[in-house]
Amino acid sequence: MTDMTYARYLALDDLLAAQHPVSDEHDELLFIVIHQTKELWLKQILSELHLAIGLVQRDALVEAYKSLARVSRIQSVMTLAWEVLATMTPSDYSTFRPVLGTSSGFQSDQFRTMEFLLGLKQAGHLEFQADRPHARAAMEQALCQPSLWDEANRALARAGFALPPEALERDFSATYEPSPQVEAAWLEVYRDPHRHWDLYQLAEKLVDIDDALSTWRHKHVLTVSRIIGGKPGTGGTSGVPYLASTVTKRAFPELWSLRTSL
Ligand code: HEM
Ligand SMILES: N[C@@H](CC(=O)c1ccccc1NC=O)C(=O)O
Repeated sequence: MTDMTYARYLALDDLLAAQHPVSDEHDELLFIVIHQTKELWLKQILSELHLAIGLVQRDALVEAYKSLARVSRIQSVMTLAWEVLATMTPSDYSTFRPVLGTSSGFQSDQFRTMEFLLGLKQAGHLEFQADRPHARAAMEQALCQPSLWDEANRALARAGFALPPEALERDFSATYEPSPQVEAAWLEVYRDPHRHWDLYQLAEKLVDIDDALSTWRHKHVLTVSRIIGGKPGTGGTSGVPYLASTVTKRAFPELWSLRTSL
C-alpha cells in the first residue's frame, strides 16, 4: 500500500490541472479560479441540503440545524468572493470576454439544483444540460423531489398545525405558490416561539439561507454592473436588469410575508 500524501489525498494533480485559460490574458485565470471555487462550494452546499432535507423529513430538526447553518456560512464566503473579482476592471474583462461565447453562470446545473432543493423550481433550466446526462439526471431528481420548504411544511403539519392538503401533496416539480394558510401556520409558531422552539429555530435558519442568497445575488448584480455596465449577458439575458429582478426571489416566501403581522 502506498503511503498517503497531502497531494494524493487531495487529488492535487487533477485539481490543479483543471484550469485552462483560452486567452493569454492575465485575469482569465482569476475568472476560472473564482468559478471553480464556487462550483466546489456548491457541491458542499448540495451535500448539506440533501442531508438536511432527510433530517427534516424524519423530524430530526435539531440535527438539521448544523447543516443549515453551514449552508448560510458557505454562502457568506461565496458573497465575499465578489471582492476578489471586483479587482478586475471592465477593460481587463473585455480582453477575454469574447472567448466565453454564449456560456454563462445561468447554465450552472449545481446553482439550479441548489435553487430546486431550497424550493425555487423552474423546470426550464434542465434544457441547458442536454450534453451532460449525469448533471441533468441530478437536476431532474432535485426538481421532482420535495424541497426543503415542502419538507418544513410537512413537519409543521405533523406537529399539529392545520395546513391545506395542496401544501403537502403537490406536483413538486411545479413552481411553488405562496399560501395564506401556510403563512398563518408559521405565524402561530412565531407568535409563541417557546411553545414551538424547534420549528421556530428551523424557520430562522431558513430565513438565514434566503437572506444570504439574496445578499449574494445583490453583490453579483453590483459587481456585474461595475464590470459590464449595461451590456447584455453572454447567456442571452438583458444583463443587469435581469439579475436585479432575481434579488427579490424567496425560497421561503411565507417566512418573509408573515413578518408584517408580528
Ligand atoms: C465578470 C464577472 C461576471 C459577469 C459579468 C456576470 C454576468 C452575468 C449575467 C449578465 C448573468 C445573466 C445571464 C446572462 O445573460 O449571461 C449572470 C448569471 C449568473 N451568474 Fe454571473 N457574472 C459574473 C460572474 C459570476 C460569478 C463569479 C458567479 C459565481 C460565483 C456567477 C454566477 C452566476 C449565476 C449562478 C447566474 C444565474 C443567476 C440567475 O439566473 O439567478 N457569475 N451572470
Ligand atoms: N454572463 C457573463 C459571463 C460569465 O460570467 C460566465 C461565463 C462563463 C462561465 C461563467 C460565467 N460566470 C457567470 O455568469 C457575461 O455576460 O459576461
